[in-house]
Amino acid sequence: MKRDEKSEGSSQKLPSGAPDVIFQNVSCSVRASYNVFSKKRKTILHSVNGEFRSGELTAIVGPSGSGKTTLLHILAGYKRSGYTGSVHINEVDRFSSAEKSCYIMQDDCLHPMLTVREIMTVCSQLKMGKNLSRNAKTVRVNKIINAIGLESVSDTLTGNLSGGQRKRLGIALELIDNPPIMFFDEPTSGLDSSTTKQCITMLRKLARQNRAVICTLHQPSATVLEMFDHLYCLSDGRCCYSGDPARVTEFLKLSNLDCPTYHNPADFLLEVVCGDFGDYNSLLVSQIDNGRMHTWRKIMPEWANTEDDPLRDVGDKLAPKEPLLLNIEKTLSRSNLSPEQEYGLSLWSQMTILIKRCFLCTMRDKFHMYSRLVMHLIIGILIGIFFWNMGGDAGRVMNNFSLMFFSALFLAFSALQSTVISFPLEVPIVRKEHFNRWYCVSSYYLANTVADFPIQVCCVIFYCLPVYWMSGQPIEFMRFTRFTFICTIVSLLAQSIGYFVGSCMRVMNGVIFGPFFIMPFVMMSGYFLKKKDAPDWSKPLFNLSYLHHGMEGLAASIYGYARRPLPCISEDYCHFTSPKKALKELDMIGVDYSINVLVIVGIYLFFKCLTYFVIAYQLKIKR
Ligand SMILES: Nc1ncnc2c1ncn2[C@@H]1O[C@H](COP(=O)(O)OP(=O)(O)OP(=O)(O)O)[C@@H](O)[C@H]1O
Repeated sequence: MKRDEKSEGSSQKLPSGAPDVIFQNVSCSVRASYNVFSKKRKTILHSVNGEFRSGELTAIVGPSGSGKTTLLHILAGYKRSGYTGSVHINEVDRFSSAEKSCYIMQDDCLHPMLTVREIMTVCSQLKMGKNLSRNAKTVRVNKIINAIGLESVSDTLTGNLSGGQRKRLGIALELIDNPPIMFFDEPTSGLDSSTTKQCITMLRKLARQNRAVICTLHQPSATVLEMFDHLYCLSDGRCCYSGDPARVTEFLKLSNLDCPTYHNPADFLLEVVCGDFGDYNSLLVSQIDNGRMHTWRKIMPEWANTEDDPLRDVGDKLAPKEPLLLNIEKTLSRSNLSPEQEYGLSLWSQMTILIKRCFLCTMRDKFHMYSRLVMHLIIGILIGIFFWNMGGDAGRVMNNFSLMFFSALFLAFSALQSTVISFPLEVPIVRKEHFNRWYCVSSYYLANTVADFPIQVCCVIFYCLPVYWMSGQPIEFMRFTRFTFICTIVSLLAQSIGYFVGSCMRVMNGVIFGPFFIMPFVMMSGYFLKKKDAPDWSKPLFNLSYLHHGMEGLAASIYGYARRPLPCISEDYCHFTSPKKALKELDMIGVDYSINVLVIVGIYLFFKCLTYFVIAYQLKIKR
């Protein structure tokens, strides 16, 4: 159904091509109880309807828990399942529409280690891809930075920006590809009244450039409210008002509700829907036909798409002086991409940009990077001191096995725990960027894997160098390389398990469950309990223990490859002068180093793939 046929009260036409968001009979319910035996469901939205038009600034208001965020998530496409009803953009289903929208969440989700200009540049490279030349992208980034009033902080790290600047940066990032529909979840939360006005002024200007700008708001002041073109009020999952903010009082009067003079109409409306004056909700819902009625809508005046907006100076005192010069330019907008063409760049190009960004963030976060390296070096030196010169002594063979076991365990544990803690912190940023079509999951995942690889390898080398040399292992390049290689793949495997755990659960649960992925494998490492002595049923499990293969690989590197008999230095009699005998003691005679490597790499790839699917599921489906 076309807007003009539907709208009873508004007859003006917006320029063609500008998208409207139209939703009908949207209902959403969730499980009311997490008791496994209870099938009770709670309805958050009850068949709500509405029309959010381009060129208009819409505020979704309502008491806490009324369903504002849920509705916004559904309209923005952030919630893809678990609701019924239809959401159309210009008569095309929301998910089939070529009109791209963006969703700016309440939490800014910015990489704290990038400057405003850097993050804008990365975003423009990812979003605009080959649509623009390098110079044109720089011009566009500068234009948006100036227009949004961030030029004075363009070289400041985003982690050091004020709340208002962070909000503006969040908007600036999404403006790069000029989305025709913009959703904001509480864009003014945490801002003072003057910054709130600046922010709403900016959103109003964006709307005036033929965008549909829709935001949820908490208790807007009367001044802020009059800057909106459309007020959509929800109460208990139903629409209680949809229309011109200036006509709220008139609307409520129909139900004999008189807004006291000098009272903020929005406050009065919220007080009414909260039941402060009795139960008027059903009456209001039927009066507005649960959002279907458009007679209360504002008739957009002639100045609506010009610079003559009488409210354009409200909040401008501290706001950007220049008007936003971001009119919809079809050639620069991604609206002309087909729905299948989700991204502006190929996977490979996205990956290259993301790897550079990851490197930059890692290099900037010097404390984190150096602490990882120094921690491995210090532990390596400490172990070297404790196991000083034991590697070449036949009387200290069992101690040397302890050193190998400790090395594998330490490297696995440190890689796993640091990832379990750090990865979940990155997920909200990735979720926001992926949702707003900066990049696909695969390019992020591959870039993340590649970017952290050199640091992790350096950490292992920083550990292995002092340990190997100080503990007196044979100074042979081949043995050192094999020893370090096994240590590296064990730590990379543990890191990949860390990503898996971090992607599945919150930090706190990850810290609890993390050791679960190490300790059973410790038992099956062959160090405490030899495989030959283990119960028959458990023997196949030893083949799956990466620590068992790690131990075998380390033992083979040190005592395998026809190592000469060991001198007996610290004892009068040494049982293990023959390296073969030493290997036999741990049931590791005849182990094949390459099999160990293959198994560890296989388990590593298994966890990498598993994590990819979990992340893809989390980002795409479980919203
Ligand atoms: N996944 C969920 N499981 C259970 N209840 C949910 C879920 N999502 C939302 N709810 C419930 O649905 C109701 C509406 O939530 P929503 O976040 O949409 O409200 P809101 O109007 O945005 O509230 P606020 O203004 O406080 O942010 C709340 O009562 C909330 O507890």
